[in-house]
Amino acid sequence: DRSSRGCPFPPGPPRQPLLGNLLQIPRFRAWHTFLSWKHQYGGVVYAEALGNGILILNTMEAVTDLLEKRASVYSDRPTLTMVGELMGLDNSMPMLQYGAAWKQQRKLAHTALSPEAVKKYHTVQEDIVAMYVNSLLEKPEDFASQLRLTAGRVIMSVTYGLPVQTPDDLYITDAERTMEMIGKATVPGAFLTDLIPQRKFFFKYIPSWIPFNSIHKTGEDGRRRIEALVTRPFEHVKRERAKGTENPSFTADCLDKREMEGTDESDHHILWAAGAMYGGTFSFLSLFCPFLSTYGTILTFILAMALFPEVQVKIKDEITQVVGSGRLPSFQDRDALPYVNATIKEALRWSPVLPLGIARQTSEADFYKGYYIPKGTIVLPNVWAISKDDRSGIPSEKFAPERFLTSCVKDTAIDPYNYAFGFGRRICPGKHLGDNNLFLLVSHIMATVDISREKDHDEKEIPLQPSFTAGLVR
Ligand code: HEM
Repeated sequence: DRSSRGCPFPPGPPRQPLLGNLLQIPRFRAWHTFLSWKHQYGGVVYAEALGNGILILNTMEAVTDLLEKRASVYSDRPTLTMVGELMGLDNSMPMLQYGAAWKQQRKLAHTALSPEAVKKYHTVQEDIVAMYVNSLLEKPEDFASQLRLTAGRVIMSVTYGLPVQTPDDLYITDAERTMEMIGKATVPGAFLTDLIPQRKFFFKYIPSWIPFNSIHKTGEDGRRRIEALVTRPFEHVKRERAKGTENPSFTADCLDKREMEGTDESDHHILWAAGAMYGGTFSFLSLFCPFLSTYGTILTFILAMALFPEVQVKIKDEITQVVGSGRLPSFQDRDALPYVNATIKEALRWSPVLPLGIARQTSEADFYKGYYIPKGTIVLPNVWAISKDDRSGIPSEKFAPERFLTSCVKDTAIDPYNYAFGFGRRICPGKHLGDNNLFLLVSHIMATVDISREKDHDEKEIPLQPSFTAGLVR
């Protein structure tokens, strides 16, 4: 092949004709297979499915070299036929291609979600998390469903300034219903198949009169629901703003900025930039990010506390020493709580919520270390492999915040803030807000309740067998 200048593809498992490695890539928990490929083929692995290249980046070095240093080639997203094109979610930031529309939405998000800007949400976040710990005291058995609602409430208040109490929950349940519908519209677990462009051909061009094919209808229904979903709260902010009664929010900030600078930003951009945070919470591949990643990380933390009681004791000791027991921890205490901060890192590392990050696609052909990477290759940062990090000397299966503390180990583990929130130009714009959520949730939960395994009639602990979801969000 002339365009490859005679360079081979990066190493990878042997391919079958036509199918490539399709049958070797499991539908569920593909990251385990990819990790074993790392041991066999190295940091950069090339596979193929139905003629489409898939590049798996297993090390921090490869991720930095490609996704960060060569951002102009590695910042596109693959197109997802059903949720993207047919349902219209390709208007929303996480799925937009690297180009003018993405840049415009991204700029809005950067300004509105900068470390400085998110400070104005501290109080509302503290109120929402305080409501959560209150619900833990009243109905501990609802810890998971209430946590989901809590993560959703933060997003709703920040994006639209909707009041914390009840009416916004309606928007959350609405989003969840839509999410469920989209979940059903796509083949469960077959995310890699959905990434493979052949399906685009298959889905998009099957004429809708074929009786067993409801794809077009599902796509159309989805598009209508998603548009209604992101338009309703947006119109609400505009109405409140006209009356002068709006709460601070991402959407209000964007509208203010537009007015002040007299730019010609269309409603469409603002609506979808906000939609990436709210509407964007409910799709299939990339869009799980905003509230499911907070929810997933904290569920992981709760599980770890039940499995590793000795860590829990240390967190509680630190909080008692620094904060006392008369009030809840606040953002002002954060710097004085190194063990709590290390625990948050460990929750992001021990079982990453997005084990394969959010997929990218090459916009041009590239060469790396003498290997050829074709244009249109799907690129998966294997966060799962990167997080298996025992360079501190502590085995990576163990939940041990100590691995991040120079006072405890000689070589600290790689800082998960460098990989859990993504990379380069498409790094999570909600990182600071998300991190604030994690701090408040971890510190407030530890300040108020004890987490332990369930006990049987004889007060004996029932062994805990954790299970994880196997989709893209773990
Ligand atoms: C624990 C919390 C969170 C984690 C672990 C997380 C993780 C991630 C990751 C891994 C990506 C992919 C970046 C890449 O392609 O390299 C991402 C993208 C994104 N996240 Fe988050 N996220 C979190 C919270 C949030 C929050 C709270 C928001 C919104 C306020 C948010 C909004 C987004 C958006 C809009 C994108 C797409 C960016 C783009 O494609 O340009 N995330 N996130």
